[in-house]
Amino acid sequence: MSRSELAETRRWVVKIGSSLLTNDGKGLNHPAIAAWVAQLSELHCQGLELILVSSGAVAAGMERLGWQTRPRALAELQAAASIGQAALVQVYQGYLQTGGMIGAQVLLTHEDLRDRQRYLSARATLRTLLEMGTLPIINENDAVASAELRFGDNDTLAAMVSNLLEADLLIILTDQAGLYEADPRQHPEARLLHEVRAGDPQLLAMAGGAGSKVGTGGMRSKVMAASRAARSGTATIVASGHEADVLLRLYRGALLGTRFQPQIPRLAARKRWFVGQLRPMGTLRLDAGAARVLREKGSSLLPVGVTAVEGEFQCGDLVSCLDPEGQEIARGLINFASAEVAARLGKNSAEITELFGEQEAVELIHRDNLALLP
Ligand SMILES: Nc1ncnc2c1ncn2[C@@H]1O[C@H](COP(=O)(O)OP(=O)(O)O)[C@@H](O)[C@H]1O
Ligand SMILES: N[C@@H](CCC(=O)OP(=O)(O)O)C(=O)O
Repeated sequence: MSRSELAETRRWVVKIGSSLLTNDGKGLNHPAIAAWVAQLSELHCQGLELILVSSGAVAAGMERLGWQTRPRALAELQAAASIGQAALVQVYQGYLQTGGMIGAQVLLTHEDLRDRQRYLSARATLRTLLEMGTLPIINENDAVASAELRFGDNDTLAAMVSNLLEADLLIILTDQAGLYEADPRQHPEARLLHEVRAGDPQLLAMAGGAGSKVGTGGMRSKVMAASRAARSGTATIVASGHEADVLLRLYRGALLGTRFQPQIPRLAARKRWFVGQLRPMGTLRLDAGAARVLREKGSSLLPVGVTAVEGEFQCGDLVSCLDPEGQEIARGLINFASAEVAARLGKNSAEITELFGEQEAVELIHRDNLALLP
């Protein structure tokens, strides 16, 4: 059995856990990091958009400080993370340069993804970094995250980043080959599961907590992260980072790790997710013909069927579409800023080409980005 369709995917979030990054809690595992970065560079050359969620700040900080045991006091952990985060990114950057890639550090807190303005700002920055061909390297902003509002484990953070960027795939690399029917540290006979349904409640019962001294969430947080990622239609694979060339082999369709498949089709999940997450930044008024083809055929929205635009928005924002009676019939992610929409109102494709030259996208909202409301 293969997973050859993975080569068709476009955007991956790859999470590397503490259990892998550190030599049993004693500093960073440099050769392993070099090998993962080499794979990321290779995948980047294949045209994949990649986001790295990396743990390891506390461990790297402890190494720099010469600390042998993980501190208990939160302030000391935060201080170690601050020192270690700088070291961590330095290490990544060194190896990325070899592959000709540029890394970009992004530290996030819960608040950043809960507050709408900050959420949109993080999304815009990350999208820009991807457009620029860089590798965002994300970690929790440990220095400021308060005890109650921590992601804690980076599995949850990686799932939320997958939602934020509507990734096709979340890969969680850890120190086990995937999800076993029971914790393999306690039950060496337990079988590895290859394909499961994200959100299946039985999976949580199989997954235990962290098995290592340095890991935080254990398999439980990975199972929960997979169901969270599935909300935006993202599939998750939990696999071993010890496996040679694991990322490249997954890309080529090798049957490694456990794949958690979302239960509703990707496109439908993604639409449901952005309609639930984003607030419309503007309104388009459609003529009767455009309203009909949207409703009946699920077509893309062309400028020729739009009679008015309201509000100020940017390319990629959510806008709502009203029929001539003022009834909201759809919401979608727009391809143009409001001023550009205004300049295109009511015009057919030939008129638009004449005015603006050949366009990358003629439709205001592509049907894949258009969710019809019930
Ligand atoms: N059913 C299970 N299948 C695989 N691993 C499990 C399971 N239940 C618990 N675990 C434990 O989860 C650990 C991985 O989680 P964790 O230590 O938090 O790693 P990471 O730092 O990569 O997030 C494994 O070492 C393993 O002992
Ligand atoms: N933000 C922390 C990582 C938290 C953590 O250990 O998460 P995980 O890799 O999911 O077990 C750090 O960089 O040390």
